[in-house]
Amino acid sequence: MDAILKATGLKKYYGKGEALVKALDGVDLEIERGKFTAIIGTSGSGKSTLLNMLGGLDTPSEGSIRIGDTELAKLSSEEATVFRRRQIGFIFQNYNLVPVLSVWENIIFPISLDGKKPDKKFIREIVRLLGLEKKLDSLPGQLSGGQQQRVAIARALASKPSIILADEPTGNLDSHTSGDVIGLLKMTGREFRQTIVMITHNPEIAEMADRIIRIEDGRIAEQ
Ligand SMILES: Nc1ncnc2c1ncn2[C@@H]1O[C@H](COP(=O)(O)OP(=O)(O)OP(=O)(O)O)[C@@H](O)[C@H]1O
Repeated sequence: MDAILKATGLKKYYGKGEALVKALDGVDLEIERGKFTAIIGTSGSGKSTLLNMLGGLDTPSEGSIRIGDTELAKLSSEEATVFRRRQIGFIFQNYNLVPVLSVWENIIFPISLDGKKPDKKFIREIVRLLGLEKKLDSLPGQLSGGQQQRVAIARALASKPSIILADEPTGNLDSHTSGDVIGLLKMTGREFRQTIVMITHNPEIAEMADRIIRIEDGRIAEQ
């Protein structure tokens, strides 16, 4: 397998003594380049903890994570920030758009933070695929939930990251819109050869992935 992401012996413990929570308790995982993986599991099973570790948003208590040729633990916090911004696109349940910026400004925001020039031709193609052409001057508050999530997807794709990590991207959407949004995510992921790892509670949405991983009590129960 051509693994773009490899986690070995991943553990994350919170608290101490009687309050100890083993959010992740020994996860070994390889994610194949270019594939769409869904992570499912009951509430509190450790899905978000795992995704946050994989994206370098949090550090494991034990174990290692390699993305491409980069060992995350070897990066300083500044290097990790730059690495995340360039290599990973994040999509969250609450969209996390900046309310005072237009749709276009939101989409190019992470690229501007990086002091880079956006590839306007590439971003226009993303905008077209996601059906956002007529909304570029709108503010997020003027859009529906599904439209806001499509903006968040465009933003995640815009910097051409190798990996997209999505935590419950359809958590606030109705089932029809959820299917549409994930269909678009899958299509754009394939178009731009990106690897997608998505957490979902929705079995129908999980079925749209190439592979499903189930987490139970901080461990991988099934794949
Ligand atoms: N910062 C923290 N401090 C203490 N415990 C935490 C912290 N973050 C998560 N936990 C605990 O770790 C466990 C796993 O949480 P996590 O958020 O990863 O679960 P999840 O599977 O994503 O749940 P959900 O589907 O409800 O979002 C839970 O028992 C949670 O209470």
